Amino acid sequence: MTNGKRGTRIQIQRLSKRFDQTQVLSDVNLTLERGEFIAIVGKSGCGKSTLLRLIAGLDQPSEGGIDLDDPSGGGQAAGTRVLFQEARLLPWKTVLDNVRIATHSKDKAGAAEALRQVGLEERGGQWPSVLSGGQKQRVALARALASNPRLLLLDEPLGALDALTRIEMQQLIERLWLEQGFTVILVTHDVSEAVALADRVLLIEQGSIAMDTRITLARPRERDSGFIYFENLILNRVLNKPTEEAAPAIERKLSYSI
Ligand SMILES: Nc1ncnc2c1ncn2[C@@H]1O[C@H](COP(=O)(O)OP(=O)(O)OP(=O)(O)O)[C@@H](O)[C@H]1O
Repeated sequence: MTNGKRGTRIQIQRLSKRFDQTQVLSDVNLTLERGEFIAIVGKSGCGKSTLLRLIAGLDQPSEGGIDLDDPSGGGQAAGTRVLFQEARLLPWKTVLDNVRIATHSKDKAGAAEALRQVGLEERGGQWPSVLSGGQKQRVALARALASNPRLLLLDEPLGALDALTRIEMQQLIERLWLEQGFTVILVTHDVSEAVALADRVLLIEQGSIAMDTRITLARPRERDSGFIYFENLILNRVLNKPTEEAAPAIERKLSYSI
C-alpha cells in the first residue's frame, strides 16, 4: 500500500560498498515510491545497516548512486531522519527539549505536538533517565516527527524492547506512517515485524537483494493464514529450506482470495 505523496522517492542504481577487502554490497538496484514502507531482513552481517547508512548519507558508496527525490526540494538529507536501536537522547535536557532541539528552532508548540502524537504529552518536563526503554524510543520517534520527515530510516529501533512494548510501537509507527505519508525503510531481524508493517520485504544475501516480496495483506494485519504464509515464504528463503514447504499455504491463500 502506498499511502500518499509526501514521502521521498528513492532510486538506487548499481550500488556497491567495500570496506578494505570486504565486499559488503554488490550491484544493488532498488526503487521506492513516495510513501512506501519497506522492510529489510537478512542474516547478521549481510549489509542491512550499511545500506541504511548509505541511504542516510552517513557513509559513501564505493560505486553507484542513490537518488533521493524529496518533494519539499530540501536536498538529500533535509527530510531524512534515522532511528537507531538506542534512543540517543541527551540526558541533560528535558524530554521536551530533546524533541525541540532536533527541530533547530525554539518551537515548543511543535515539539509538544510531536510528543502528543506519541502519547507522551505529560512527560515533557521530565528527564530521559526516568523513562522506560519504550518511552525513550517514543521520544526519539517524536524528535524525528517534529521535523516533519519525508523519509524515516529505522535501524532495529524496537530490537531492545519487550514483546508487548514492541507490538505497541509497531502499531504507533504504522498509524503515524498512514497519517503522515512519509517513506519508511525498516531494518529488522524479526520477519513477523517485517510482514506486519511493510508493503515490501527485501531479503539481502551475499550483498544483493535476493528476494523482494510484496505483502498483499490488508491493514491492520492480523496473524491469519495469509500472514503466516508470507512469514513462511520469507523464513524458508532465509533458512534455505525447500519452497515446497510454503506451497500448501499458497494454495490456501489463493483459494481465499479468488
Ligand atoms: N566501518 C566499517 N569498516 C569495516 N567493515 C565494516 C564497517 N561497517 C560494516 N562493516 C562490515 O560490513 C558487513 C555488514 O555489516 P552491517 O552492519 O551492514 O550488517 P547487518 O546486516 O546490519 O548486521 P546485523 O544484523 O548484525 O546488525 C560486516 O561484515 C561488517 O563487519
